[in-house]
This record gives sequence, C-alpha cells and structure tokens, in this order.
Amino acid sequence: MNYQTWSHAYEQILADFGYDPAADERARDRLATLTDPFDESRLAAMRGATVAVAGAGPSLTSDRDRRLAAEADVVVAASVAAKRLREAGVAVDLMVTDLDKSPATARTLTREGVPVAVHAHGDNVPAVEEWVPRFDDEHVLPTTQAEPRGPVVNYGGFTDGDRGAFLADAFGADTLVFPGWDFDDEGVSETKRRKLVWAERLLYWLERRRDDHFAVLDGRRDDIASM
Ligand SMILES: Nc1ncnc2c1ncn2[C@@H]1O[C@H](COP(=O)(O)OP(=O)(O)OP(=O)(O)O)[C@@H](O)[C@H]1O
Ligand SMILES: Nc1nc2c(c(=O)[nH]1)N=C(CO)CN2
Repeated sequence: MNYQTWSHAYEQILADFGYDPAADERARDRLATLTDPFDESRLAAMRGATVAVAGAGPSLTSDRDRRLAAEADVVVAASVAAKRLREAGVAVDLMVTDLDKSPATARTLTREGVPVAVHAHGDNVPAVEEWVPRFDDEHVLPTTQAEPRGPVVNYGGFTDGDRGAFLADAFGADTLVFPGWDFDDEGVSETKRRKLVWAERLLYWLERRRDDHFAVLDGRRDDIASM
C-alpha cells in the first residue's frame, strides 16, 4: 500500500488518539539514523504463500491456533506472539514490534538472523534509542506510520498485528490466517481495547482491498465501522 492510500486511515487514527504527526515524523527520523535499508528480497518467501499473522491474544495458547501458525508457510508474529510461539517450538520468520513488549526477544531474533520489523512512533523513541543499537542491524526492517523516508518504510497498518498483515500483503502473500486474535478480550486496558478496534477495522479494510476473506472477521463485519 502506498503512503497516499495509507494516509486516509492514518489521519483518522491521529484524530482518534490525539497523536501528534510531527512526533511520529521525529521518531521516524531518529530510527533512520540508527538503521540501514533492509534487503526486501529476504521476504520473497511470502509471495504466493500462506502467511500466519499471529496476534498475542489468549487464543494463541490453544492447540487450534498453535497449529494454524505451525502449518503456515511463513509465520509473522506480533510482539509478544513471537516470544510465545518460540516457547511453544514454533519458528518465527518475522517479528513485528514497536518494542513496547518483548524487546529482548526482538534482539535475540536479530542476532539469530531472523528479521524484525521495528516500528518508531511518537511515543516509543526512548525504547527505539535503547534497543535498536543492540540489535543486529542487518536484520532490522525499520518502519513508520508517517511518510516513509530513507531506510524507514511504511507498508500500512497501526498495531503490531495489523501492520504484520499489511506487510504480508505488500510482499504478495496468497492466504492470510490469524492465530491469536481476540478482538473481544476483556483482559486488556481501555487504550488497548481502542487499538484493537482499529486493528479490526484495518483488517476489514485490507480484506476488502484484497477481495479476500479473513475468517477471523466472520460474524463481526456488520459491526465494524467502515473507512
Ligand atoms: N486480545 C489481544 N490482545 C493483545 N493483542 C492482540 C489481541 N488480539 C490481537 N492482538 C494483536 O496482537 C498484537 C500484539 O499484541 P501485544 O499485546 O504483544 O503487543 P503490544 O506491544 O501491546 O501491541 P501494540 O503496541 O501494537 O498495541 C497487537 O498489536 C494486536 O494487533
Ligand atoms: N504515536 C503513537 N503511535 C502508535 C502508538 C502510540 O501509542 N502512539 N501505538 C501503536 C500500537 O500500540 C502504534 N502507533
């Protein structure tokens, strides 16, 4: 997805959460000083593949969802989902994170040669400055939700999980499956709940753009505000 298309959603997100776009841009520019361009050919395995985009909801511990991840061609794991899947013996091919949680897992992955899409935004610059220099830069894919610049790219998406889905789409994934997604999880904070509402809305947007069918949205579409 190009930035112009993404900005339609981004402007609504900025308005809803009251984020300052200039702060997102400053974060992007800081991340740019800490990273080099990522070799995108390394994600070629996604083309035509079944990609599991794992969320960190409670259902990720279920046999069904673990299997969904283990049986996919490629596993993209959002934040804590990367840690949980590794602990369960499921290999992760790409971690997507804003370093809010599990930054040590992200560091371990880069040091093992597994790519990590590190997202900079207006509210995580201290984490970016603390952790990115400790990663193996060759395996860091720097991302922003603002306009892309230098090595820092934007495939679309807001929360770690839906950014993983937009990324898989950008790299030509054929089928997307969603283990570990629990939109109605009552164990999350109010802010997280609002972020999950956006994640759902963005997945629905992506589904329609791809003319696809994401089973994770079954029974929910009528109640999702369209964009
Ligand atoms: N019930 C759920 N609780 C948490 N995350 C969920 C849930 N369902 C789906 N997800 C997806 O899993 C991702 C990873 O969640 P996690 O709690 O590890 O990360 P986070 O760092 O708080 O995420 P973010 O910074 O994107 O809000 C979320 O970004 C979201 O896209
Ligand atoms: N400015 C800003 N951007 C974000 C934030 C956030 O807290 N602040 N959280 C995100 C996912 O949790 C993604 N993007």
